[in-house]
Order: sequence, then structure tokens, then C-alpha cells
Amino acid sequence: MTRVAERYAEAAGEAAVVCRDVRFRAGTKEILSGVSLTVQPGEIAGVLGPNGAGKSTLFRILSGIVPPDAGWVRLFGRPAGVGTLSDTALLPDRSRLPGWLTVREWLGFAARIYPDWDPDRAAELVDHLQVPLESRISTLSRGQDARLQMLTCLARRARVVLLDEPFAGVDLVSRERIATSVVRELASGERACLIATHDVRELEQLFDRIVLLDRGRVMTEESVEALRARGISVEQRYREVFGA
Ligand SMILES: Nc1ncnc2c1ncn2[C@@H]1O[C@H](COP(=O)(O)OP(=O)(O)OP(=O)(O)O)[C@@H](O)[C@H]1O
Repeated sequence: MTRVAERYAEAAGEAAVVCRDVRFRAGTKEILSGVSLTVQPGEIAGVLGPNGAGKSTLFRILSGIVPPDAGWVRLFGRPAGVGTLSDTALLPDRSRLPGWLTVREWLGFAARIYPDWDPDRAAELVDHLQVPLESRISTLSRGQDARLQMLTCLARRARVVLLDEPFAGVDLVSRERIATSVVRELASGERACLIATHDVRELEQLFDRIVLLDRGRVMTEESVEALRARGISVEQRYREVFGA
């Protein structure tokens, strides 16, 4: 999409995610200092940056769980908050699944608590991600837990998918399986996905857009296609911006 088309879509309220001048403080510490970004339907955006940059905080605000101190967020034209909770599926940076349930029990529970749960999609994902249904969640390995969290996000019909470090501690084959699921899920072009990750090199093929965040500020927001046209990889750009 050209920049002019993007501006038009944004003005018409059609962008999947529009975040403008978002600020957030915890006590006296400013964690986000005027963050702006736009993600279109069908796009996968990589939100990249060093430890403590503010990625998880930004995701909590985009998901509508936490309101910003200043600025605003719109998801498909609606202000983020209680009214958009069913539009977003957040995979948090730390697993918060109930360890005392088996995977099968959790999936039964999820089907009842999420009004947008798609049981056929859940069954396909159990198969594709090879999630062990009879295991207790507390006994899952890190990679199995990550796959179950991914399943929980993607089995919902939420139009904005926010994945915070979905690949931490996940082996290569599982990463590829998870990444394929994300791409397949977004193939319809109606959903948008933001992925916060440190796995820049491994995941750069997934991204349509990157947002580089440092100390609560957006250092740059760019189309990956435009970068590639200049012969620059996401990893190279990351190193340029962060001097890594
Ligand atoms: N509730 C809080 N109170 C005080 N400081 C906080 C709070 N939540 C986050 N922070 C601080 O805000 C900064 C950003 O944290 P955040 O978890 O959003 O960063 P991140 O980019 O996701 O980091 P990482 O890549 O390490 O996961 C950090 O310095 C963190 O210590």
C-alpha cells in the first residue's frame, strides 16, 4: 500500500491499528514517550528493540487492558478499551495459562470464555502445532506451552493479534510451525498481527513492516518491502539504528 493510500485508509478509520502520541508512566518513570504507529489489515508488523524498550507495555495498551496516560489507540476505527477487547488476542510475554488444567480442559474452558472461539480452527491447530491434549499445562515444556498459547490466540476470530515474544525458548522446528500458522492465519488479509521479538534474523521474512522502539520512543517505522528495495535486511537496519 502506498503512503498516500495508507493515509487515506487511516483517515477513513480502516487501518487495523492506529496509535498516536501514546504516553505511559509507572510512578515517576516514563515508559512510553509519545509512541505512534499504524498497521493495516493483512500486515504483520515486527515491534523490535532492546530489553526494556517498552514493547510489552505498548502491547498491553494496544490490547485495551491498560489505558494510556496520554494519546490514543484505535482498532479498526474504534477506541481501544473495554469495547475492543473482543477484537484483540494478546499472547503475553509470560505464560498465564492455568497450570492445574489439562490442555483438553483448558481448550474446553477457552471455548466457553471467548465468544469468538472457532472450534474447527482450534482442532486444526491442535493437529498442526502438535499440542498434547491430555497433559497438564504445568508439565508442558516451554515450547509446548508457547504452542498452546499461540493456539489460544489463533483459534479466536480477533482481528488484531498481538504476540509478545511468542518464540522465546522455542526450538527451530516449532518456530517454523508457529510461524507458518501465523502466516496462514493472516492470508485472508482481514486481520493484523504485531509481533514483539528479539529473534530479528529468524523472523524477518514474516514482517511487512517494522517498528523499532528504544526507551519508549519509536526510532523508525518502515515498510520491509521498501527496505528490501534498497538492498537492506531488517537485521542490518536494526544494527544501523541501535548501533549493534
Ligand atoms: N509496572 C511497572 N512499574 C515500573 N516499571 C515498569 C513497570 N512495567 C514496566 N516497567 C519498566 O518499563 C520499561 C519497559 O518495560 P517493558 O516490559 O514494556 O519492555 P520490553 O521492551 O517488553 O522489554 P523486554 O524486551 O525485556 O521484554 C522497563 O524499564 C521496565 O522495568
